Amino acid sequence: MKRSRALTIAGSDSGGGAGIQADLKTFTLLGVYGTSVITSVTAQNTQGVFAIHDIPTNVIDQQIEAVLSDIGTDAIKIGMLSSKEIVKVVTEQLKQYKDIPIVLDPVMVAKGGSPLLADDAKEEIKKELFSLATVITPNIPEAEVLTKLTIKTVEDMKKAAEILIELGPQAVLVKGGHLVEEAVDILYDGKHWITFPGKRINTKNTHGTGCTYSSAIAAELAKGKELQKAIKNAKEFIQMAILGADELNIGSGHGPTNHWKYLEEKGLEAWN
Ligand SMILES: Nc1ncnc2c1ncn2[C@@H]1O[C@H](COP(=O)(O)OP(=O)(O)OP(=O)(O)O)[C@@H](O)[C@H]1O
Ligand SMILES: Cc1ncc(COP(=O)(O)O)c(N)n1
Repeated sequence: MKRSRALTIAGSDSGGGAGIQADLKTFTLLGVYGTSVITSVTAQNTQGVFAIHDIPTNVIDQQIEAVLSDIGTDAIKIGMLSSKEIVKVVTEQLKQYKDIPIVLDPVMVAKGGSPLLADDAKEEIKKELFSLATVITPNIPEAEVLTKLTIKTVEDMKKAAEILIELGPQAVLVKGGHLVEEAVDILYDGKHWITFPGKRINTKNTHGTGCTYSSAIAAELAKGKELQKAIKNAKEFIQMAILGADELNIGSGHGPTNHWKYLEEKGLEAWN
């Protein structure tokens, strides 16, 4: 059976819950052939981040070249880009592939509070990379840094989306995982507002939710779904993964979500 392809450009999480590892699991469980470009290697587990080693930019460049010149891809997910130099090399490469949908997760800080992105890289991402994205997926703290707003309500999330759309992405998805009540996400394309509601699940095991969600959106886009439908399916995927997280019970800190849950519930329909 022919499979759609998705590429993740992100950091490695040795604990397997976030980053490249979460992305490849998500691609596989959604029936998509995954490739990867590793930007940084982190020594990480459910308790925190203990070391970060950035991959030399020429090696990042060659990984992108190796994947796209031979295998190709139907969608790209971008996660951790820790330095300005890494943002530059990724931007330069992706400028050549304007027809491929790009989901850009502007990862800034790990669950435990460790920074994953240098300050000058934030400006570079805003200035150079946002305009290449089909959709950007900031969480509330990221949207606050990017817009300098304080975000406490859905109305505040909408104000942030209005500012972020001006930076050039085709759409902005502000994720409400950090809201107090509902885990609602808001999509804005400059004209239309779409709300993706989600019940808040009470668990400490949410390591990698943002990575898993953005790679699920990329997988669904790779299969040819429209953005709205891709997000709807990805939201269902992440909700189930969070719901099943306590069953996995990995590590003693913030454990990973349960990537298998969606396939378990949906059967092979998950691959369509
Ligand atoms: N406790 C929860 N219950 C239900 N849904 C949640 C919960 N936490 C996050 N989500 C959902 O998970 C998705 C990822 O959102 P979140 O805001 O957690 O991203 P993130 O903070 O970037 O993740 P990460 O911290 O892993 O990088 C969103 O759809 C969000 O609404
Ligand atoms: C390599 C890498 N990329 C992204 C995250 C963010 O995920 P989380 O906020 O759940 O820790 C992470 N921890 N590690």
